[in-house]
Amino acid sequence: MGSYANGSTCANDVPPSAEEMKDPAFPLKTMPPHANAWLNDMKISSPTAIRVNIGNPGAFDPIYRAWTKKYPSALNAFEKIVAYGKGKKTVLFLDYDGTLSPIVDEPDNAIMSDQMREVVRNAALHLPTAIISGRSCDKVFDFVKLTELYYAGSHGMDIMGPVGETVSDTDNISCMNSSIKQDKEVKIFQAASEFIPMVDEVFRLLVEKIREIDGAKVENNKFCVSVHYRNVNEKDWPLVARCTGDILKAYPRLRLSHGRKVLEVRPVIDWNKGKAVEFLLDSLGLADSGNVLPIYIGDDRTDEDAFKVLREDKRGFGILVSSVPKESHAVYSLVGPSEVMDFLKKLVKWKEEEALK
Ligand SMILES: O=P(O)(O)OC[C@H]1O[C@H](O[C@H]2O[C@H](CO)[C@@H](O)[C@H](O)[C@H]2O)[C@H](O)[C@@H](O)[C@@H]1O
Repeated sequence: MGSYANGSTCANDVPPSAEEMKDPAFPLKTMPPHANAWLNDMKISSPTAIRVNIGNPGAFDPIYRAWTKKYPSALNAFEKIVAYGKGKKTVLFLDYDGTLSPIVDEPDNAIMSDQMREVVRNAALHLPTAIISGRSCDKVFDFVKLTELYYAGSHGMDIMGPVGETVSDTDNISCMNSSIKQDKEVKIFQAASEFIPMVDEVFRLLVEKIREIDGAKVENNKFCVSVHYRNVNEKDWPLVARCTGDILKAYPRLRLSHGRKVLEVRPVIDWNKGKAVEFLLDSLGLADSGNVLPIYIGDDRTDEDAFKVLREDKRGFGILVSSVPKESHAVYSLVGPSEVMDFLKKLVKWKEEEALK
């Protein structure tokens, strides 16, 4: 066991010399190559916020304004979006953190406002609606508390639907059609049940290892584990990467992806939010892209898999929620959750007007 410049005790193959430890860049220099790459990604996924005037995004910042030429505001392009959806069944996929609730320092406090809940409930009355989150199904259900929706937790690896809804089985997946959660939701799919004990074990090891890094937090999302570094001093980010890497070395069947100031440990399986979107569309009999318009709204790198599926097949539209310019597979953009709410309200109003015609 070696120790780091700040006194943390993450495992290290060769004990550092006293001279090495004096170097402020010491933790970074001693990181294995993959952990260095992660650190780079940690920095890339944490861009400095640009001041955006909500209500008139881009008013302050010319770079943001230029970016919205490539990813136009879904509010400004609303007529174009619904013109494309005319006569089609619209299906709504919503990410949770940063999309329906604002990003906050403490993950357990990412509460959804009652107003947003009402808007999402209303949307679900008019269109099939699913929430696709990195959180566990149970956790996201506890925040959202709506029984009218589909929930795909753990990045789509755990899918629940409203009671009374039927979905068809598909190949190579394990479907669990009759496990009722709180008499309200039914488990319809789990992509990687055999990983649960392993993920649990890694969660416990990470909690133990990360506890010495001030501000770091580990969250168990059932099929994945989130290692949060939002509240960690940037000088200690290399330690977070290193400690996580040290543990993952012994688990080749787990891999890492990046979110907003979070490292996501997940099974090495060919499953992601994009696959979950395809699964739900197929299962609900809505895979015919000629008659269906799927819209996916999300803010994170893990949402890109879903944006990609919709863009590649010209099936529908991805809408990226971001107040900073980012490259994306989405087609449109919204600045933050309050614009998401405005967009959903408009969508419901449009559906109501359509129904009267
Ligand atoms: O797919 P999502 O629903 O967006 O979930 C992705 C991760 O979201 C949560 O973390 C993020 O939001 C937190 C609360 O605002 C914030 O503190 C954190 O920095 C963000 O990364 C959640 O806690 C993670 O488990 C999810 O994987």
